[in-house]
Amino acid sequence: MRSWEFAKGHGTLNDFVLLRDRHGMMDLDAGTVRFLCDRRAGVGGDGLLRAIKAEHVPEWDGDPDVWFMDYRNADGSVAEMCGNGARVFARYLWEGGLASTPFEFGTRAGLRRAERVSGGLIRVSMGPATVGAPATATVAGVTYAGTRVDVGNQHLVCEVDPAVLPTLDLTQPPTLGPAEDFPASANVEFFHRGPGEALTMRVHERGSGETLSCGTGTVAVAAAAAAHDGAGSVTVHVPGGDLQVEVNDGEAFLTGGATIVATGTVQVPGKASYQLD
Ligand SMILES: N[C@@H](CCC[C@H](N)C(=O)O)C(=O)O
Repeated sequence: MRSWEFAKGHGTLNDFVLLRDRHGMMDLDAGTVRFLCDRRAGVGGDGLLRAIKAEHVPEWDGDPDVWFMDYRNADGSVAEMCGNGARVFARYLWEGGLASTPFEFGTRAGLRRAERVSGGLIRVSMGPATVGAPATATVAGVTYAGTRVDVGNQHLVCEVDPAVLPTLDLTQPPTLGPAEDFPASANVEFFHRGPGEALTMRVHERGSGETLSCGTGTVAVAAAAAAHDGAGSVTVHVPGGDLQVEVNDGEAFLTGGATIVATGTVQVPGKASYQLD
């Protein structure tokens, strides 16, 4: 018997496998993450969220009593932050009676806060969104001008013509330039302004490929737009739904839905049984 208990959830169709590992007992290597996120052989997800108490996370130097969101991409790589994942993580802890609202939790990008707001939505503090240097992304031989944005994880945001956005082939990672500015690659967002006051975005996520939504990506796009338009609140349309982003001096906030769709057990090759604790 090698069964692990898991949950499956999504935020605007950015989907995740969730594991609870209060005491940091899981042997969660990159191969196991790839297996669990595999849509045919495993459970399936764009990424994985492990809920672990921060005292068991060696790189965490904050409050040891908070829950820590240990995020992994579907290819097994570790990332600093996940905006959609943060809402799904909050929903998971709330449904398990493991957190109240609001509550603070650790991420590799720092301490974040999640709260229930009206309409069944969840609002998460995203830390600063820092707009950086110009850069480029090349897709199918066409190079697009963009701007780097740091949301705890790395993004390159390119504004494109509305007619171009649906035609982009994001089945392969865009080529980033200058290459030396992206030693750990980046998530790449393409967006246009509209409809109305909203923004519309597609994304190629580092470590996951094209996804139907990226929360940190919507914050990066809103921050890049705000650098021209001024700070404020904006709706960002993604293929998986709509998210609301507030960009203020020094702090961004992301609001949207999150759903836990399933719980179960999965047979993990080569691993001992693990039960939620
Ligand atoms: N889907 C996430 C971002 C996940 C991490 C990203 N792929 C990275 O490698 O930085 C989100 O909703 O923000």
